[in-house]
Amino acid sequence: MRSALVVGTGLIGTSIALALTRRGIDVHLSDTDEGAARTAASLGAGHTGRPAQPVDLCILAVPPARIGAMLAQAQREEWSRVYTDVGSVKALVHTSAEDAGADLSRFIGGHPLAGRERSGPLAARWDLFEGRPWVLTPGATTSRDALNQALELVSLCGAVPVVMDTDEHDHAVALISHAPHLVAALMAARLEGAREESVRISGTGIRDLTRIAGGAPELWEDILAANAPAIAEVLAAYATDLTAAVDALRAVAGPDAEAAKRGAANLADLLRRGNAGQARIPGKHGTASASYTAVPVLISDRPGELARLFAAAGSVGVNIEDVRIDHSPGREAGLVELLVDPTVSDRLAADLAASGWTVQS
Ligand SMILES: NC(=O)C1=CN([C@@H]2O[C@H](COP(=O)(O)OP(=O)(O)OC[C@H]3O[C@@H](n4cnc5c(N)ncnc54)[C@H](O)[C@@H]3O)[C@@H](O)[C@H]2O)C=CC1
Ligand SMILES: O=C(O)C(=O)Cc1ccc(O)cc1
Repeated sequence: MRSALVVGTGLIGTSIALALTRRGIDVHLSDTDEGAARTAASLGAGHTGRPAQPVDLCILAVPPARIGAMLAQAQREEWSRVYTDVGSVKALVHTSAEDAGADLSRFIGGHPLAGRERSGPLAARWDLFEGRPWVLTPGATTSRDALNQALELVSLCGAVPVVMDTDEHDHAVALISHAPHLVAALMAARLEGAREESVRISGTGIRDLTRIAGGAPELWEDILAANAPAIAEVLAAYATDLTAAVDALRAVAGPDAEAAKRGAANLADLLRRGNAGQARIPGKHGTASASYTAVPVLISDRPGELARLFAAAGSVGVNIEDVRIDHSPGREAGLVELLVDPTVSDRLAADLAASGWTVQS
């Protein structure tokens, strides 16, 4: 790939454009909001305006409901040789593109499973897709050229390609992204009218669970509407479990000793299933997060402290696989969890403590 056109220079489009530009691709940027395209260009993501000649690959990074019609228009005006998109739903993109009269042989659906709860070019990062899955949904007529260009795009962004069909994709993301987004919104919505005294003592648990609820409502309305039946199915299963949990809690607090025992057993079973499901979520580069051990270190909030900690771990030959950081507002210190291979965690903790770091047990 030598040239690309990114249409929609928000979070995802600009992140892709930054990754491609770093790898020497000539990237054109286009957005109905000219300010967004100019901002992306000023970040070094490419240059604004449509190309005079068709590019090798055009990436449609606009909200899902717009993609089908935009593909048909782009093909009529020959913006590119082949096309892909990044929409969070796939069946709707394929059917709306077909309805709009697009040539599906020159298109392959795509969806990088990486993102943030912020929108717009200023939230973009060139390494957003590093090590993340990137689903491709080739159809019956997808050309080899379209597939190859998309595979090259995924590789240039440092992501890992996963081929799926559109329905399989939409059911999977209902379970791992869309229904969780709604539940995060439900939990966060409960805080809107809550007493300040209650919200003030919130810890990292509720913050972790509700982080994605900060996403742009307009985009999420679009995503939820486009994958509604699959999301409703997952929510209905949650509802069954929730009802069972409510019954169990009431029984535990009730006067019937036998019912209380059954309720406690049901709650224990739900918690165990939760552990088992959580352990299946892949961490960095697709490995199970549970396979790392966390070494918790308290650091002061001074600039450069984190870099000093990483250097200290590096100097004793330990590879940091992942990192979690908790900065408590109003506190001078933050807790950093270094996730490392379990066989080196004790040695790392001892070496860091010996060189003056506060390692928590
Ligand atoms: N936000 C996330 O974490 C992720 C989003 N996606 C998908 O990526 C796509 C873009 O989402 P974000 O970058 O988050 O949104 P965003 O809101 O940051 O950017 C979207 C951009 O598209 C532009 N746009 C809208 N209609 C347009 C049109 N007709 N022509 C040209 N530009 C147009 C907007 O002005 C905006 O700059 C969506 O399809 C979304 O489903 C995929 C993975 C993660
Ligand atoms: O913020 C996060 O961690 C996300 O996982 C965001 C996200 C949002 C939408 C997608 O289609 C894919 C990923």
